[in-house]
Amino acid sequence: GPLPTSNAQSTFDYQDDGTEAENVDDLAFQPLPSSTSSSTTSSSSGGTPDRSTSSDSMLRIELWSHPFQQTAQPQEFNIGTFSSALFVGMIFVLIPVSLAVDMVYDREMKAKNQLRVNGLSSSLYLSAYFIVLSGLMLVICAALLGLVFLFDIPSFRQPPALITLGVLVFLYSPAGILCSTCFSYFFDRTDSAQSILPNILTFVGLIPFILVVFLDMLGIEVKAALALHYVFSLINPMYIPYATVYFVDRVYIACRLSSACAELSMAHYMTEEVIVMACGCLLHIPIWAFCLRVSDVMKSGGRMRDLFHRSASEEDVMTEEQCTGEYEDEDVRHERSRVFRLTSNPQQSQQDDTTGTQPVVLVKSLRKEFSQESLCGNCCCCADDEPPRKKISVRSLSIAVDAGEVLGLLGHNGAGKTTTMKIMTGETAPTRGTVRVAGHSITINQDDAFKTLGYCPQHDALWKNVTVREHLELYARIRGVRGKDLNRLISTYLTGLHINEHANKQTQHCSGGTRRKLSYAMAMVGAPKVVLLDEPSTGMDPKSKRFLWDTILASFHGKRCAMLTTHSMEEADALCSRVGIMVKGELRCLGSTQHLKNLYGAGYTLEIKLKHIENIYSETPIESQPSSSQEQLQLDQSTDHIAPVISNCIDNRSMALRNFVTDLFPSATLEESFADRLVYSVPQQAVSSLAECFSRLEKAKIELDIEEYSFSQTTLEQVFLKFAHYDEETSSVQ
Ligand SMILES: Nc1ncnc2c1ncn2[C@@H]1O[C@H](COP(=O)(O)OP(=O)(O)OP(=O)(O)O)[C@@H](O)[C@H]1O
Repeated sequence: GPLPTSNAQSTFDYQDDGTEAENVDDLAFQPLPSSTSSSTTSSSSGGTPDRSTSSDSMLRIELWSHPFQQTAQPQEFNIGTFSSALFVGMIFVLIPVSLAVDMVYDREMKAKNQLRVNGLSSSLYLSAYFIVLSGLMLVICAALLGLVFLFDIPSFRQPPALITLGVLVFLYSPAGILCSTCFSYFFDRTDSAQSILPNILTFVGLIPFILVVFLDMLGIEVKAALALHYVFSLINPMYIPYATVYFVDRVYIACRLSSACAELSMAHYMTEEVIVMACGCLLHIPIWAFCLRVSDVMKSGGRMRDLFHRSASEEDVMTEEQCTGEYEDEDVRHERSRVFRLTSNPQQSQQDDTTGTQPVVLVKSLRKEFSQESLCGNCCCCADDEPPRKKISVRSLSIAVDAGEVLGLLGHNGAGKTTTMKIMTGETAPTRGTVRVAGHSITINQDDAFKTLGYCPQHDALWKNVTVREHLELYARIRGVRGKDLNRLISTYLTGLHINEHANKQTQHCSGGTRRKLSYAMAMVGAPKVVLLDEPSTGMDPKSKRFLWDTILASFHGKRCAMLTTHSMEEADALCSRVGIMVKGELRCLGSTQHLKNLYGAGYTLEIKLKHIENIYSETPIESQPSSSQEQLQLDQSTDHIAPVISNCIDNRSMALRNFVTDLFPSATLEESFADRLVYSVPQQAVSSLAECFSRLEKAKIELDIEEYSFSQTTLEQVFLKFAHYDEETSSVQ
């Protein structure tokens, strides 16, 4: 029969005729060596109770209220049990914690988000992690139990004790993993998680355990101890490893000290405490799995209600008029109207739309504000009386990307390009607005939206101890590439990007350029429908950049499309069918590069550089140059006097040049004048014949001492710089 537990303060009633009352179990106990109870105990040998009788009609037998009270050396027993529970329990607490820290690393280097955006759903990621960690933990725990067995610890020598311990550890493992993983969501950096999390969770389990043991040892507070044991077992998984060792050990000690049982069976270990712990473990699994899901959603910027109302409608965005930007141009306004039309009545507007197809990406009234805290890094950097400051990173961005299109987002540092991409990839929650990818909302239907997405982030999200090839294999497999295609595809990217020789290197040993190439290949492999490329060519050599451009140009046809941010105007000019320039979070202009050049460029740019006076001087015949130091000295003295003359000469040459340009292009405006260099912008209509322009410039080159000149169409860079100037102007106004 089961051993009565100390906490239960088990009492058994015997009839004076020696027959046991109805509620008496078949027990096997010796008389207690010392007891607070005055009652007589029954003794037994071989597991049969020796039922004592007394003169009382009802003999109250208090078997043992606590082992502490049964031994001549109580401290020895308690310290032994307590310390073994402490150390073994601590190990069992630390195993899941150290495994869970890995997830912080995944979040810190954005690998988790990268996997999610590239099609691996959060639940699949968490389930895979949970299975792997639980498997690992079980192996480690099995090894530990083996060690316990090998060390021949008396209380765990018996198979029933080991089995009970094993079963409880087996049940605790998933609960421990889930709980530690949940706590790991408080950390964003692996270092802090590694140093703080084990301490927190050790104490979270240890403090309740000490409390229970303390009350338990007192003997008089056993009911309170049992009650607390119930509570902690049911709410705190980290308490269970300590309690497991303690209560399993105690069964043995109780048996040995009281000499109550010759051999312990499984039934002896089925004490109330053990059963509560087993139930607690089973209860913790769904509870902590739910907490983990909530933590994950909240950490990725989601909302609690998204977890429950999957079919909820998207948050209402502002009206079209409310979203109008302060400085936006006609094209941006037109694009906004198109987005609002497409979202309010998709079928009708699809027919009306010039492209005739539904855009693959629809961004509607996207806005992102960062709070004061995130700007300051702490909440104490601003005075109390100051109103809360907000940084608006993206202002009511509405944009549609059609199939077959590569849309470029340009802007100076801090313009809001990366924030836009981060919202689109679910890394940051929008303050307002909606994003739809391939018809799926990224807030409501995120998993479906991300199945169509490939993302090359600005900062490489790579595991340092995984090889280049393994990264590519993983992402290709996530996108459903199998068999021979897998190797062929990987080889194409490795060869094209010239990283074949690094294929089997861990990424921690790769150069920045190689890692960048790998990030790009990871976004493209498996041909996702929509690819977001955040400055993909940064750090690449020209040859690899060429491959990148070629693959982009070849890839986005038919139903596929891409969004690209870059600081290279050359790249935007070469790859993008449309370009939008963002300034301070606001989309200022949108259109094809030629359209923007026509609209914002000055038509042509004339850049002229005059010869230096010294160069003219050095071109004078050799016989007229000074031959001796005496002559040089005389010349130096004479140049002092002729300095004003030279300055006069420069002014005259410059004036002559300006007159020439005004004569050639009357409507030209001088943009820059520095030393001998003049830059003019020439309106398109001022040029009637390019041939005539060039012939007159060639003539002037000789007559006006022009060293070199260039006459070119306005570049995208010049358009971009124009917007940068606007930015400076608005900053100074603000
Ligand atoms: N987590 C954050 N907390 C506070 N402000 C932020 C945060 N992330 C971005 N910002 C601010 O939002 C603005 C836009 O940043 P973003 O990274 O989107 O610019 P960007 O156009 O991508 O610049 P770059 O070309 O340098 O990558 C910046 O002023 C930045 O300081």
